[in-house]
Amino acid sequence: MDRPVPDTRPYDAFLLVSFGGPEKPDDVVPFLENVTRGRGIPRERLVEVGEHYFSFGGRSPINDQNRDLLAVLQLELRSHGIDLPIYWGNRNWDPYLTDTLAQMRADGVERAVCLFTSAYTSYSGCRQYRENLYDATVAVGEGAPHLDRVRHYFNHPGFVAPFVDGTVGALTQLGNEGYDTAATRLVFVTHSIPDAMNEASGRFTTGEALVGGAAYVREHRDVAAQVADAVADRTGVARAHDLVYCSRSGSPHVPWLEPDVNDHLEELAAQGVASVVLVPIGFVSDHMEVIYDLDTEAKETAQRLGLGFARVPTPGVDGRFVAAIRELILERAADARGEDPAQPVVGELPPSWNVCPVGCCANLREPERPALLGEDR
Ligand SMILES: CC1=C(CCC(=O)O)c2cc3nc(cc4[nH]c(cc5[nH]c(cc1n2)c(C)c5CCC(=O)O)c(CCC(=O)O)c4C)C(CCC(=O)O)=C3C
Ligand SMILES: [Fe+2]
Repeated sequence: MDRPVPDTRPYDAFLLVSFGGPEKPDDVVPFLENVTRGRGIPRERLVEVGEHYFSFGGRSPINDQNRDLLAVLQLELRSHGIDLPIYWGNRNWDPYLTDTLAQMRADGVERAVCLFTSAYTSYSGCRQYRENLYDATVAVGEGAPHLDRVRHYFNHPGFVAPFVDGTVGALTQLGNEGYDTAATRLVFVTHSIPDAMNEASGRFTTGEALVGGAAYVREHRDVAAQVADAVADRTGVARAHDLVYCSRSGSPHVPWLEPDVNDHLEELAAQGVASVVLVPIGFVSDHMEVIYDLDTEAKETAQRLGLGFARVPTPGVDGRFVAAIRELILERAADARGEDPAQPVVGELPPSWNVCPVGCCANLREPERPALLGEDR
């Protein structure tokens, strides 16, 4: 029996938009300069982060992870009869967004749907990508493809499910190592951001009023609670859980989201907790923040404290996440055609917007900087 071919109109291409990372030692410093241009990051922090990259041979895993994701997504789309060309561009390293958009124009792409490798609402995870897409579109000039984006997918079932399985697997591993896993603490981890960036996250204007805000923390709390509940159902044990942060940067005088994961492990050990599962819900793949800040630094902290430690994988190329990307593309296409597609979510929060509302996730340093993919485009 022939299956109906899924309708991707009005899109004629898919664009994966990511962060980018260095691929050899000589790339590290220019990459860090790209990332931190105009962001007020102290020099000592840059030297320290450079060392993280050098300790892994000057190569971040993020580009290879995106190459793998694109290869698997290509198969996923083709096996569902979807013949959409796929492209990839980064904010901070080759292939740069400008080059990718120029290639898309040369290939005759007129309207593409984007997905960012960042699941949550914040300046760093959303508007900053939108600003870079604006700049790239301007750099390409006349004939640059028109772009839309899929909604934030933090609460898409296909993003959350791999964390649930991974947490059950990590508990099994700790059990095999002899820990009493009924008492294991679930420690959900994401990237710290400045408190002010969190306050502005998902905050937007309607008429004269400023509404919303703190979406970054609210979304992570929702996902953490959802994963903890699903793990309780699967294992028959409800465990305490916390949301903590890694990769703090910036000036020490500026408040960022706390507690830091390492400080939190100290606190848990002092309370008599014997083992922890780290669940990196803030990240889409096992890139440098995960393999350095969690697998290297936080793991060392746990070992020093005598805590049993297991880290859950990120969604990466998990089949459910890849299927979720396909579903998000089709959902966004249906919405663009004026239909009213189902928008599956888990947890308490509703599906996020497809088009960012006016002013949302403000750039607190350069409030006037233009961005694509919003009502204020
Ligand atoms: C929320 C968030 C995400 C998740 C959303 C998303 O995925 O986009 C994320 C991802 C990533 N961050 C990454 C790398 C870096 N982030 C930095 C700096 C910063 N990140 C911030 C926030 C976030 N970052 C912030 C508020 C800063 C301070 C400077 C500023 O206000 O803009 C710096 C500079 C050094 C330092 O300051 O630490 C580096 C090198 C990589 C690549 C990893 C690899 O190479 O494998 C990835 C995926
Ligand atoms: Fe970052």
